[in-house]
Amino acid sequence: MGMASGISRPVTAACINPSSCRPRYHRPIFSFPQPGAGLNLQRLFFRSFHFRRRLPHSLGTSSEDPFAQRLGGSPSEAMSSFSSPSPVSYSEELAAAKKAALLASHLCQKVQKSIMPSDVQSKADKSPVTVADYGSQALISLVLKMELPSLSFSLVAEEDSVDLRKDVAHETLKSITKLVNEILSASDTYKLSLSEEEVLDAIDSGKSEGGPHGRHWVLDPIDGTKGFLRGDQYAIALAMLDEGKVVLGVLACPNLPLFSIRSTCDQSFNSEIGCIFSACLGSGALMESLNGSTATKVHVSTIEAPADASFFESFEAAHSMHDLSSSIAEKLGVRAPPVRIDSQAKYAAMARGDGAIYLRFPHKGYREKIWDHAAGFIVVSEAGGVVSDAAGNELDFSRGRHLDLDTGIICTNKKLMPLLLKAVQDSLKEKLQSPSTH
Ligand SMILES: Nc1ncnc2c1ncn2[C@@H]1O[C@H](COP(=O)(O)O)[C@@H](OP(=O)(O)O)[C@H]1O
Ligand SMILES: [Mg+2]
Repeated sequence: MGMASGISRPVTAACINPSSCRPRYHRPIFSFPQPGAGLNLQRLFFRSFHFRRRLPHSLGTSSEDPFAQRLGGSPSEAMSSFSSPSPVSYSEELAAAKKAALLASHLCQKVQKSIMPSDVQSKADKSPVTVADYGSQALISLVLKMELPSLSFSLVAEEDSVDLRKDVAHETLKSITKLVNEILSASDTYKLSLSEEEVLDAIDSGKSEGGPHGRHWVLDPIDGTKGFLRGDQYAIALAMLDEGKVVLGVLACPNLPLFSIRSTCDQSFNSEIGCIFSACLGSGALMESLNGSTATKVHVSTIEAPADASFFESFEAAHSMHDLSSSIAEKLGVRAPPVRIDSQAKYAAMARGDGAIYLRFPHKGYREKIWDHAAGFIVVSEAGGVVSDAAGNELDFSRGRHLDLDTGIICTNKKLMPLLLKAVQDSLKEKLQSPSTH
């Protein structure tokens, strides 16, 4: 058909894979937080018994304060103009989330560099899980608790420790514990060493059911484990829900080039890899390099003509129906081949305009998990994009660990969304009517 048969073959991880384009680890892409930037256990003990006063939003820095920006004045001017309650600030939570995701990125990079068959297991649903998935989850849960001590901590995360508690997994548990402790001790910030039992407990603090009330962290410690194992794209995806809404998100993408992923092979052969995207409700989306460059604001593509658009989809055909995406692309008149990469790195690349459309259509029966979309959702939304289900409804993250959808997820800019929705509806109708689906 037009698009698929068309212009060129899909752009896949084989092209985008940093290992195939350039030396993958050509320079250190991580810098640890400065000593003293975090907490030691003594401080943690102190802080856990002293509730911190939450700063009103308008006391944040003016550059990241939409409240002040809207008024065109300084934060204090903004404060004095309003006597109504200030919007809630999530700046401390966002800073903690970034710290946690950075440390987890470092752990994942270390594992990906020299992964061994013994580092990989198969879960009950046959999907792979590695020591890095477990280590990343343990580390993030621990750092969030240390940075934000409070009486309530709720984490909805992908992994649990059931398989690790079996006798046969003891060597694996030892490796994970060693990894986590190595990262912690190299950080200069968290001077502690965990026992195996503490690592298991940290992993298991991700069992929350989430829901419409209160605050819940949402974590995919490695999104795109299959990509991670191939040496391709993956992401550490961390978000926070407040009263059922995603209010902040961080996407660390250790293999994503700092420049457009689509130009990696052509122009930016030596471009640095490793980005971290972050977003807070109402404050826009930012990108910085994992080695700590200045943050820059990102925006989704402003393309209005579908013919000029390109689209992202899963690398794995088992995760999304490539035939359906290509039918949608053909209806829209998209000429570029699909860009197939793993993980929420797709949302990250969308957020900075590397492509204009992201299509995800799981096969029948698959239930989407909130950790596969929460961070990507807020990063793209704050970058000016729209994420919806295939009927145009907003995603609802308040219903527990799953998103209740039965079609798919689509994402683009505001201008293209009506056209995209129409093409999606038409293609889905055709698919339903096609003899092969009966
Ligand atoms: N049959 C399926 N259909 C759709 N998504 C699936 C799937 N099996 C696994 N996934 C999810 O797809 C995620 C990867 O997304 P992508 O295809 O965009 O790379 C996986 O995340 P994990 O790697 O964290 O398990 C997993 O949650
Ligand atoms: Mg995962």
